[in-house]
Amino acid sequence: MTALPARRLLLVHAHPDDESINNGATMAKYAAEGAHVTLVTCTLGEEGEVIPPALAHLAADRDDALGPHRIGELAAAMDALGVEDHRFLGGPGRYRDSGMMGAPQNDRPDCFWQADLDEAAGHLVAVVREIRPQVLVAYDTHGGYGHPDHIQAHRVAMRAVGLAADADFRPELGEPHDIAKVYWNCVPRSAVEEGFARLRAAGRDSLFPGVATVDDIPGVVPDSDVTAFIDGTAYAGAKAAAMRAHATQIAVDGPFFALSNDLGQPMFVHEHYRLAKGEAGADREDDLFAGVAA
Ligand SMILES: CC(=O)N[C@H]1[C@@H](O[C@@H]2[C@H](O)[C@H](O)[C@@H](O)[C@H](O)[C@H]2O)O[C@H](CO)[C@@H](O)[C@@H]1O
Ligand SMILES: [Zn+2]
Repeated sequence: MTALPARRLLLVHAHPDDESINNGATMAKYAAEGAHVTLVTCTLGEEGEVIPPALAHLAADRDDALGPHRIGELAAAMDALGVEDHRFLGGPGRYRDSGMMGAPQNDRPDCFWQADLDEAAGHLVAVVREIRPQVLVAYDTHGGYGHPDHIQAHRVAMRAVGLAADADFRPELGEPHDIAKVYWNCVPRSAVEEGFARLRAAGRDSLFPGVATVDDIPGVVPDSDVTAFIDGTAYAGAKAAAMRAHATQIAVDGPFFALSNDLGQPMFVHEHYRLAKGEAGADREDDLFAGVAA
């Protein structure tokens, strides 16, 4: 087996599209710099709404073919970001999209929200012990905005961090590995307010009939909570292309976008992180691998 690059980053997301929205610039940056970037997506996004009318037939209550379609969207997004290692937790379709919190789909026995935590974390432990990343990126305890699959992805990721390092847990999955740094996605309030100010100023050109609010943005935190800041300027084009690849979920209009709710919101080129495990650098970090031995 070819030796992996010295720097290895693992990201865990709930649906195809979350990775590009939250971490597209970060993934493109580290892939371009030669780090090994691994994305694990927990569901195929089978319960998503569909933006393009021509693809409406894919929806769960029609052909129920959105999941396989979003596999293709994710592959195109990874091409745009230069990321070659992307996997589905337990294999494609192992855990079904649970729908928004409170939806009847939350009760389907095959959905991610109903998954056994240690069984799901076991699939991720296998990836952690194979790739042996120094850095893991996941959602915060609320999953950013309270979607059940996002909350479950947080729980599975954090459970896997502990189990992967435990020599007594399923030794057949490989040698124990302790991930040095765990970050949670976040957005500082100042960046959200600046982004909406930009969007309002461009309002007449915006494609979108409505505008989102600060409360619609996942993971807004006080600026003082931010540990790491990744300047995505050089990768803004790659991030926008990756978000466009998720055409059933995201409509991109220059530096803005909307989900299927048609509410315009700013595309954040700079991406921010809150350290949940490990030692922070001396001041605000501009490198997720800061202080980690290669
Ligand atoms: C970004 C994200 O997590 N998208 C999820 C989410 O999609 C939202 C959902 O369909 C909601 O009803 C819409 O109003 C909103 O515009 C969508 O972004 O939930 C979907 C179902 O679980 C999921 O497939 C999608 O990836
Ligand atoms: Zn999602």
